[in-house]
Amino acid sequence: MILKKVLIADAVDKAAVDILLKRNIQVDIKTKLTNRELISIIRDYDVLIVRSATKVTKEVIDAGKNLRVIGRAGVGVDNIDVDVATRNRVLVINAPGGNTIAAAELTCIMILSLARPVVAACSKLKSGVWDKESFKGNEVMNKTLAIIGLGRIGREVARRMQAFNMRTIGFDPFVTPEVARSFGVEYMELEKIWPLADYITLHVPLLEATRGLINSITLSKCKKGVRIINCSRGGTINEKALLEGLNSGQVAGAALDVYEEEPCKFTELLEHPKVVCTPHLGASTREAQFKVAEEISLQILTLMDGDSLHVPGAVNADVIP
Ligand SMILES: O=C(O)[C@H](O)COP(=O)(O)O
Repeated sequence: MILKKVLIADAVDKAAVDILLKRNIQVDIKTKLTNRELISIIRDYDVLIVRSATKVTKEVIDAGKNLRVIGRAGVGVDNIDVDVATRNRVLVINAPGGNTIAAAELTCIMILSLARPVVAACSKLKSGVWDKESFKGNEVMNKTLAIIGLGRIGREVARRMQAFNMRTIGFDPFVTPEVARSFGVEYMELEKIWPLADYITLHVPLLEATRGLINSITLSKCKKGVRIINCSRGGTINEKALLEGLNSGQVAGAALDVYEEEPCKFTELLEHPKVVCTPHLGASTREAQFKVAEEISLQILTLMDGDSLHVPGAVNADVIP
């Protein structure tokens, strides 16, 4: 594949530029473009690299008359219209492994921050109040953690939380009970999971099958006082139902990194005293950003070398010539 001009449209680590420049590829960095601005310039590029902020819509792809590759420096491609890309013979690639550990570690922090109210206690102390009474937490030892989605990230979460002596149960339609057992997870169908879990963490992509997976019905099947963690994709939780659950006491806490709409404007949820929230920081470590930038740019070089069999992040591989 001949690829000469790359547009980086989101905040991608410099490693990507360094790798591409070594092969004399022209790299332009233009972040925070509006959709209209992106549409007006995309025709000049063979490759577009994004994270999750830029929405690569049908209009953008149609305007990209010379576009051959869209690279996602990260995992989720739900900000890219992959169907239209496929129809237009534009290859979509992602960096499937680079931010696994960052996302798994943030999830563990979220679980622990629901068990021990560190965030609330810290803000109170910073506001000048020494309050030792209001922040009694819980131990996670011997509690049950349900992991929905047993892919790369779900497995790393399981291994880490087992070190805290949590019982780990889980479900994934693409994983067998034997495989789940190999990393210490007791495999169960969702209907069995809901009433057992003290904590539920989601590690699924946003698909029609996972949209609103946590909703008023599934929450009503859970133990009273369940805690919900989401560092996967917004939209997998029905936020209105979650808020109702928090208000009724059915849900004892929620730790959210991703939202139905980003940036999230659902202030009632964000400001809820039982909610710990971060602005989609799952992949935001120096190490992860270096790795995804390196992973995506090396795949671009591999495509240039015609070695398409070694492009692990090809999302619509049938487009590869
Ligand atoms: O899908 C991903 O890779 C993560 O959600 C990270 O998204 P980001 O690159 O926009 O931080």
